Amino acid sequence: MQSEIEQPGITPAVPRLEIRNLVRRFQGRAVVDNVSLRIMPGQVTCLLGPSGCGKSTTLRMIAGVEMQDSGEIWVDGKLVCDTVFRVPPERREIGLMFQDFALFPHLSVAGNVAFGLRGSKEEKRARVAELLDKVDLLQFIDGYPHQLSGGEQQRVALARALAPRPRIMLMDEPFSGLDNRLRDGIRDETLTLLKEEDTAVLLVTHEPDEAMRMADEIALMRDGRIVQQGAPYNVYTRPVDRASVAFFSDANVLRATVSGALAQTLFGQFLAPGVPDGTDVDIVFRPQHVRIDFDRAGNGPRPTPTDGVPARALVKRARFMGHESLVEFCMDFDGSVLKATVPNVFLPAEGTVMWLTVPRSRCFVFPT
Ligand SMILES: Nc1ncnc2c1ncn2[C@@H]1O[C@H](COP(=O)(O)OP(=O)(O)OP(=O)(O)O)[C@@H](O)[C@H]1O
Repeated sequence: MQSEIEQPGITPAVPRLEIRNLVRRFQGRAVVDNVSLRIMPGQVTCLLGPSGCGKSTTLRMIAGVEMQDSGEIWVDGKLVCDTVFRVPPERREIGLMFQDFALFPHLSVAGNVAFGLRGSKEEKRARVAELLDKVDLLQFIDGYPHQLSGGEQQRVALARALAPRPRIMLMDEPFSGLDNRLRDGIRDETLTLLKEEDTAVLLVTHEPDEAMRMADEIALMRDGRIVQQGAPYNVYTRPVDRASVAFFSDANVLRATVSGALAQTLFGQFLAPGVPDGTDVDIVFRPQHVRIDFDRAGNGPRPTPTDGVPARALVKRARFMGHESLVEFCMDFDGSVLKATVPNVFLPAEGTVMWLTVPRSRCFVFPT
């Protein structure tokens, strides 16, 4: 068991859910490969990654419906499952919410929410009313699922999952069946409710926006492994590799070869400390960080150590995207195409000469 450093007067925080080195193989392939996570009460962690990277399999092992090949699952400091010992799913006090949640059509809204509850009739009714009030559906307590909209049904499903006060809530793409208009509101309501109930939440999603909106912590998963974990801001601003940048947004990439710890590009030199001579690197930056300047009598802005050297470009195409404009540039230097986004409306004509710079603080240098 992992040791906690104990100090007098300080009780070490015990995670509500901890998974250690979980591995699951199918036909010899590790689809979950040594995954570890710790989630505190009231914390929302998003397991974020592309389709097929092993997110649902991880969730299914925690729920107890899939058995790991190795690794351990702990809840509130107690072992729930390793390869020898196993608490059955129904005794794990874990709530589940999936995309294809199904309410029982023959049960009333109250009957659905009370389904997993124990206790006297009065106690059950009180808990059902408390939760329906929280999801703003108390007026439908005696209604039936078919009388509710998709969003309302989703909120009943949430109330049902939370009714037995699960210590942990596992959610697998729970909002993907809803239309965009409903989704944001339900996400926010769900988050408020989960926080009020002090539940530890593991939410699986392949949508970066959803993870950024919901998560206290993001665990970025790829090919069965967690490649990066941390607060959304840190995961977004300090990506570990090119694919991690590209997972969250469009990315521009310059390829260069390192010489004397420097990579020479059309935007001047980039520092590549510790990278051996002759190594190819990708210099990656997001379109919103490209700085655009107008041509001033054949010149761009002066080079600076923080912004590097400006590069001349011609506008290839500009499109209005709603809250921003996307401009594609054809670079004079080598004909490569770079993308820049600008808030609001910026639609220069095709062929307009402009100068681009990329602030060094916004660029990531990754050996290929
Ligand atoms: N029972 C199984 N037998 C064989 N392969 C499986 C089984 N379950 C999952 N896999 C494979 O394991 C990999 C991970 O699947 P998983 O459902 O965990 O991914 P995911 O990240 O949740 O994807 P999605 O977002 O598409 O649901 C996939 O390649 C899948 O085909």
